[in-house]
Amino acid sequence: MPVIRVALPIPLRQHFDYLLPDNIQVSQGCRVRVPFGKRELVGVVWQLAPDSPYELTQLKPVSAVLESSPVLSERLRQLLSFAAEYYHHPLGEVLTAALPALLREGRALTDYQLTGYRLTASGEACSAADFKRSTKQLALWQSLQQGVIAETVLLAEHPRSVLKQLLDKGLVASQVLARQPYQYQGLAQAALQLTVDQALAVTAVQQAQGSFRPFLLEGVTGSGKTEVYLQCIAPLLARGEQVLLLLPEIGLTPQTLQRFAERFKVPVLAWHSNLSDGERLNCWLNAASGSAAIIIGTRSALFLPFHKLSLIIIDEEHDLSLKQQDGFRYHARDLAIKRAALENCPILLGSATPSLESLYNAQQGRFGHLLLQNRASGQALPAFELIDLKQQQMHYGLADSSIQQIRQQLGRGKQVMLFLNRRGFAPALSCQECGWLTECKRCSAFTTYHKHSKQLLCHHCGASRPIPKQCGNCGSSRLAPVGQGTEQLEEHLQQLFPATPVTRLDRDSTRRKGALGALLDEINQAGPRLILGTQMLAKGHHFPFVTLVVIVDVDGALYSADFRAPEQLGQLLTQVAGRAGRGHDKGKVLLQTQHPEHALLQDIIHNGYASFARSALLERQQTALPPCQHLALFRAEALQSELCQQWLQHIADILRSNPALQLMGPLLSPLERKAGKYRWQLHLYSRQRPALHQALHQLLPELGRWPLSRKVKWQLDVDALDLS
Ligand SMILES: Nc1ncnc2c1ncn2[C@@H]1O[C@H](COP(=O)(O)OP(=O)(O)OP(=O)(O)O)[C@@H](O)[C@H]1O
Ligand SMILES: [Zn+2]
Repeated sequence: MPVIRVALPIPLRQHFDYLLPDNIQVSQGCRVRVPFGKRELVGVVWQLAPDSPYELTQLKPVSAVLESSPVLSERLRQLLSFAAEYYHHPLGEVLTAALPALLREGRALTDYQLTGYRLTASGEACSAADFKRSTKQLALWQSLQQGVIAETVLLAEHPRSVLKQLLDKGLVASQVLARQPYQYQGLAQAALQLTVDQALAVTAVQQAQGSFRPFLLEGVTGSGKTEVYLQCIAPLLARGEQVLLLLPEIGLTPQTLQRFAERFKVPVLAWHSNLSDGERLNCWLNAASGSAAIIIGTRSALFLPFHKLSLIIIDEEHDLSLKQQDGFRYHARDLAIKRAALENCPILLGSATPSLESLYNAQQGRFGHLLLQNRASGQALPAFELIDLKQQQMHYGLADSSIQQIRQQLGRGKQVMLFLNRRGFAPALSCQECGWLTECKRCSAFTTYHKHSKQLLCHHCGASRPIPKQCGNCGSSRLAPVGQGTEQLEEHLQQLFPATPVTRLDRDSTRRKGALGALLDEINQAGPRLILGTQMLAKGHHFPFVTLVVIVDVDGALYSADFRAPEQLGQLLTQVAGRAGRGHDKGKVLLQTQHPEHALLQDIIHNGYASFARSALLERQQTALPPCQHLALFRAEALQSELCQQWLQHIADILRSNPALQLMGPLLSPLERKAGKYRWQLHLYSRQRPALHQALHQLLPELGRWPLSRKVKWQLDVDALDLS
């Protein structure tokens, strides 16, 4: 019996080989059911006749082969193998990220065929007079006169009960419909006349069609990057090709989907974590069959199968949410670049505030660099004004002069946006007598006071508890909120401007399904309005009526120890500011701070992000930090702090002699304790990526054998972004 190697969706770093009974045929990429301990698992055939380290007598036979043509194409298998190797992560978990749950469970693809309905011979023999007593049946019968109609289309217009009546009468029958590649039917809406910069960008991407080429599209806020995407896509659709657009956040998918669906008469599908398993598999099948033209999705959309993928676009490529922050910690941008290389197609990374990684790649000539330096509307970028809080009377966290300018804009019928990156009512409750603060019992952090939901909530571990009546230290009942969160600012704005509607946009106000859409609809109506929220506001939104943006408080971020903090703050300020003045009126940004002289603020305000980022990159070069060096990070967590330290020290002792690596640590993480566990890190830096990867490759099998490795929860994070 021949041997096959199977990738199983389990977190183990080893090969699983099985025997293939002689009478069964299978090809790579097909699913098989195999015995595993006392259970059965569904896996994917990864290799035929591997060089197996096991004796044949040790191997068990596969129980069943689930299909004859692969669910994972060779290219996708190459991508997943690459990802597992690059991130030093078990292939099984990579597979879990890439395969829809229903396929992992072993459901048959034939269960998810499309159903259509048609008239039977007796249905065709009917006449309108036969439906005298039911106008609904008549309507359905009339629709079906055109021929077969897909179930989803039919049920959008007719009740299921009526369909059932006609089925029962034998006038209608169901049939299986093949998923067909989509038919392009031209533009639904005319394209805009491109600016010169936009036209240059579109031409560059079009000229790269049919070959792998990454581009960085660095376009200031409101420069019309979306129009560039749309016009790069148009000629591909005319040829029946497919496009993948990756976004950092699920919240951005509905508006983007709408813009794309308004432009093209083709199926545009969304892919994100809020879809049901059935919807996900449907999207997966439509991508694979070519019946979806454009897929707009978050991270894991990059693993979708495509029939004819010919362009990948990543919007807001700088956004940290593109990197998965637990388990298989892949960066969607970086793996998408690999995917584009495998598909031999261009990839376009767009942002007003590119990551230093992408900027570095552009400077090194690895990416084409496309620039949009002006707003498409011709409007100037918003001007900044620093508000020195040391010299101002404050009311509810707002300076006098901010309040005045807000009032002025509201008086002109405009919208004002206030940015405060702290949800909840207040970051903590404090005792007025002894200064005690409410802390999370399991994290080294304060608990946020949420007034609406009447609880103290830890934003790190999610633990919640009721609001205490007394101080935990002295027993006093005089507890008061310290600091300000969005809930509180909302209350204060309602007091300051009682006649103006306030829309609050943060994780709490958008939790309910459909809530975000409803709030965005409010904002998109003209008329005076105060819009307030967290970084959710900063991401990619186009709010045409906002003329003034107030950045309420960023001082906490000015003095962070994380070497990426200045880059992230520069991006955030520029993105938030970029929501102002996108319509006809010029925009302005008020930046409230205790530190108006701070070099970063001065640089961003006077020179803009592009200049700031270039000097920040130079600094990274001089200090030998990423992206000019490569970083891999080991994290360890345990109830006992010493165990983490010992475990990481063990690694450090082994790697210290490697001349290609520089180590930092072991050190306690900035958030020292989370959910009851102590947290430590060890940073590995290297100028040579191959040397770093080789060291990790040698170390990992050994590490699995240490007894201590079972006592700590550890992770390896390649190209780590989150150092908290
Ligand atoms: N060539 C053009 N002529 C006129 N208007 C345009 C043109 N291109 C884009 N616009 C308009 O400019 C506005 C801003 O465009 P868009 O939202 O694509 O900006 P963006 O570059 O994605 O900005 P951000 O990075 O801030 O999200 C939109 O209303 C868009 O319709
Ligand atoms: Zn906590």
